[in-house]
Amino acid sequence: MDNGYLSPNNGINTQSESELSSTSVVGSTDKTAAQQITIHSTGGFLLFFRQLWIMIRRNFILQKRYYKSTLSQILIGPIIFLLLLYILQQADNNQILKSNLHPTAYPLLGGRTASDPCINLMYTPDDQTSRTIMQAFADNNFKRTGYKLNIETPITSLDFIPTSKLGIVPVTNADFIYNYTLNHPNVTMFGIEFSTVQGPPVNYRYQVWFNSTLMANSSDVFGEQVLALQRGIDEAIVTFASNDPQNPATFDIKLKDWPKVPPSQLSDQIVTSFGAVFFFCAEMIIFISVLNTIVTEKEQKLVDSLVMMGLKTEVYWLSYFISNAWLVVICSLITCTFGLAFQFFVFKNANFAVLFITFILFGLAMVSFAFFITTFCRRARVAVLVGIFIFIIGLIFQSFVFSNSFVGYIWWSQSVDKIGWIILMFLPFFNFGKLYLDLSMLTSGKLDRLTQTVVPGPGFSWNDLYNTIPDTYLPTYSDSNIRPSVPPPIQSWYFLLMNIGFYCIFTWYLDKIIPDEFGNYKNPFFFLTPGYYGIKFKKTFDLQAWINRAQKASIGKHTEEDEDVARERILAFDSTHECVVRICNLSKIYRKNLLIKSVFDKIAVNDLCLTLKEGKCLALLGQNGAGKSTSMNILSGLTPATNGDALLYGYSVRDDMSKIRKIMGVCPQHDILFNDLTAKEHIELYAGIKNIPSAEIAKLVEERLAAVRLTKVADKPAGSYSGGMKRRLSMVISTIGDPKIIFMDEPTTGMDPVNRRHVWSFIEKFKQGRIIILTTHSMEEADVLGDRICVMAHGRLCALGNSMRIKNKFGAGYRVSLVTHPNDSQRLKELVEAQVPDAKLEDDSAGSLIYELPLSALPALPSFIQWLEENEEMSNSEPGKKLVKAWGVSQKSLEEAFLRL
Ligand SMILES: Nc1ncnc2c1ncn2[C@@H]1O[C@H](COP(=O)(O)OP(=O)(O)OP(=O)(O)O)[C@@H](O)[C@H]1O
Repeated sequence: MDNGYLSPNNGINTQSESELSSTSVVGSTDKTAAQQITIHSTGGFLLFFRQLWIMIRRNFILQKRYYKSTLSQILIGPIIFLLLLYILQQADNNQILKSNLHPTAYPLLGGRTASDPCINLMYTPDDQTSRTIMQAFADNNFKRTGYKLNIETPITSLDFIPTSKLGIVPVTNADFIYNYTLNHPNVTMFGIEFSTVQGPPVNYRYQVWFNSTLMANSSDVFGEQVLALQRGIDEAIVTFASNDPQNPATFDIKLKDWPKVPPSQLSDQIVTSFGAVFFFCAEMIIFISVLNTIVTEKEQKLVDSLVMMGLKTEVYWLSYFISNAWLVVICSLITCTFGLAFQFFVFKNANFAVLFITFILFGLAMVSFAFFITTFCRRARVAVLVGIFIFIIGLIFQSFVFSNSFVGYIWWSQSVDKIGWIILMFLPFFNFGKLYLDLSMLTSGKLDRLTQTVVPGPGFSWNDLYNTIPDTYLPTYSDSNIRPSVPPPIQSWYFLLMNIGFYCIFTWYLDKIIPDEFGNYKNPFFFLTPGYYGIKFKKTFDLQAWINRAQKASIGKHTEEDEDVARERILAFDSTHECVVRICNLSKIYRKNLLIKSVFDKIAVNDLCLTLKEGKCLALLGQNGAGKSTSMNILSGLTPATNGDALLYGYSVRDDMSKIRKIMGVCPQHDILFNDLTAKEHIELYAGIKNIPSAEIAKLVEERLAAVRLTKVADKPAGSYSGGMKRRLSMVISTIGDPKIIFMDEPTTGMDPVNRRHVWSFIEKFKQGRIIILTTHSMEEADVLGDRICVMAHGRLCALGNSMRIKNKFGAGYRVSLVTHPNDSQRLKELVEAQVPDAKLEDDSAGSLIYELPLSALPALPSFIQWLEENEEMSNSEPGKKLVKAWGVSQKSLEEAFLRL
């Protein structure tokens, strides 16, 4: 058997069957009842690891080629975020230093402005002097704050409950103030008790009662509240004493703290509170990059191309996981190293392995989370938007929830519904936030304001992973109902590990059951079927049963079919007919509505029936939209058939696509190439996927690229190629692994005539021992390459046969041109019409006659040509000369036949 390795010398280098079995395919031809060839795969595990290795290599090449993006993920991102954190921490520390050495003076504000308590101020005794002083106080207070305090009617009853806000209330004596405030707590804000007030010169003595409960939340009770009140009373007394209420006295008082020796060491307030935000941002670069890369490959159908060439989807995901895992590891290492270099407490005081593993687990969980999201997105733009949305949610968590230990731990309080955190634990950034909070609780130092020293945290050792955080390091919750019972830090590791496992498994599962762009998907219970694990209970393939099933799947009637097409239909259903490709009633309906039939449904392929023998090239012709690409897509497993089935070398496109992929090559209509991989790397990649031995790959690269004249650009990225060059590379890729059946959708589109001829000769040589099915709009190409030509229209076959048969049947027959003397043309016409009565004169000018000979004239053609060759008639107008001076017969072209069809 000739398996057609192309050599630079003669184009074809035959390979023995034993050699071939070491790659992937061994073929008998079509001699068994099912015409099935045996496919040997070189060990499932070996192939798996070979493919994994080749995919990791490809990812690494792309990471190297996009080095700016890679560096920003592992180096620049973390360093920039850590640097920002360092700058912020330094700014905060500088502020602490400055406020210690140079405290700022702040003016004493206002007088009484508070309006909440029901009685702002009580005073006693209720005499003229006190009233005048309090009136001066109220006037001054109004000038300073704009808040009007009225002198109210005196209160005499201890049962009095104010119903509105009262300003300054006179009361009878100090005992009344005492008893009233005791009986009605938090109703009165201040009380003034003037004890000796004598007219000038006098000693002014008074006592201020204040409400420490109401002022408990104020940081500076005396500075802001009592002192301000005292200032107001003093101003009023001086105004009273000067007896000049028109010019009230004003005291401007400022308060200033003593300078202090700054603390010898500063705490890590910023890193403790906001570190999680910055570390989260650093990891998010990898997350967004994964989303973008994978969905872009999906959008450009690169994944479909890899899968069509035999790549296992498990390998695809695993290779991406590994390729990103090393980025995560380096990113985590850099984060830890720079965290130590910047002397952040959380890095200095924690076990290095704990931190390093935490960052790795978080990074891997985010990568897995990104995988999971890609299964729902078909467009890269959508994926990035979803990524940004998740980024914002994560940012909110890290900055508003976990920057404050009080709020951060409240999720584990009894008052929070368990369902809440069960949902949240599926978010990797929630688990990371909690762990970082635990770490910072034990590692951050706290400033003791009294001694101005930093009391370092106890540190976070490996054992601390398993212990709950001691209460002393937790925030104080005054309400015992909300006091959380915080789980040990190790729980966050478990949850991150659970996130990795959960998202990876669901990615694998959803990737299979969610329909792709072409409508391919697996049954949700596919993993319960033995077939998925390659287990097949030995059952001999019953061709006749298969044919019967396919025959029943017809979607229409075929009464007015062309005779050749009808004969082919019968052959397809004849189990004794030997062929390697048997297509039976293959149909594809694109439904407008998935659930119900509608008049808008598009029947792209309608009960296609076809058989092919080995070593043949089938050319599919047809107008745009005739159904050629759809037929190819069904046969190559890209899109599922709605009805019918096809057997390729004995394997059904419905049930055995994974086997067919091992013996199949595809050159799709639109080039599916990695713009940043070179032609050489493309061939190496696909050869690896096809499990071609490494030793043979270099030779293969050299030979195949030479055959399509791409050697000179072998090391240039495919993105820089012209359309024709990309086409040639796609075509070469489809021949890798010496497939038994190759689908080529318009393989020479965009190629110049010279390269097109090279490709033709390559295909011509390559087809030995295989099947090539190609679609084309070039009649010349179909004429040159097609051993069988099928013309499709509206999803149906309307003509079938070799080029000659189609031309004879559908072409307009022959064209005969004759040259004679103008005066002899009438006589020649009579002679021609006598011999070929059906001949139709198309042109008659100055002795030049052109006849169209329709198919009905063919029987008369041989004797007519013989008559022309003998050429015995003499001219009447030119003595001694022949009647027919020159003649020619040409067959009408395939293009004309196609146009007629
Ligand atoms: N995904 C789809 N959804 C709906 N209709 C589709 C889809 N893909 C193809 N079709 C329709 O099916 C018909 C056959 O399309 P197909 O691409 O197979 O034609 P073709 O013969 O390959 O055309 P061309 O020569 O332009 O490539 C067309 O009418 C097309 O509009």
